[in-house]
Amino acid sequence: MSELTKKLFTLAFIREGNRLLLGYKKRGFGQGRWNAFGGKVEAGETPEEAAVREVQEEAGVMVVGGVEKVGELLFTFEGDPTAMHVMVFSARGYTGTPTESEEMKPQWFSVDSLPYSLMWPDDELWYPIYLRGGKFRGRFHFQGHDKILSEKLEEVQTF
Ligand SMILES: Cc1cc(-c2ccco2)c2oc(N)nc2c1
Repeated sequence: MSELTKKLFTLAFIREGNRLLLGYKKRGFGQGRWNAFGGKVEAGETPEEAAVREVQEEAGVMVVGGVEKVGELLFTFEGDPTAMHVMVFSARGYTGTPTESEEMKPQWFSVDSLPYSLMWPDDELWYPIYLRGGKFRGRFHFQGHDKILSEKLEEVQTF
């Protein structure tokens, strides 16, 4: 891992029973795909603080009761030395109404009909673990942004 430079990111889910709030990325990295809310962990903040901040910025709702860590993902890209170390969280609660931002258009989806064809290709591999309350650790090596060359995914009991 020494030749790779790893940057820390968060993804945070807002879940209400069998509905999941996702955001349509309107610009920038991941544009045109539905994803959980997240972004870079800035200097001086913990991943949990970053997750709460990104939910507020991107979905316009406030997290209540903090976030629970549910997964860790490592994304690498063929021919590119940067790696994305993504901490995945689930909010224990939220307040407010999801609101479109410059970055994201939020929308509720039934967990039984998620738009996987409009999401990152790794999602259909690890979402099922998250959706049944499991915790996971996975790494995905991409060619570009659409093709996964190799992957390793495991369910874990604790972090
Ligand atoms: C390569 C990659 C990156 C991200 C990402 C962007 C910001 C935070 O994570 C993903 O998110 C998902 N679900 N798959 C992803 C693949």
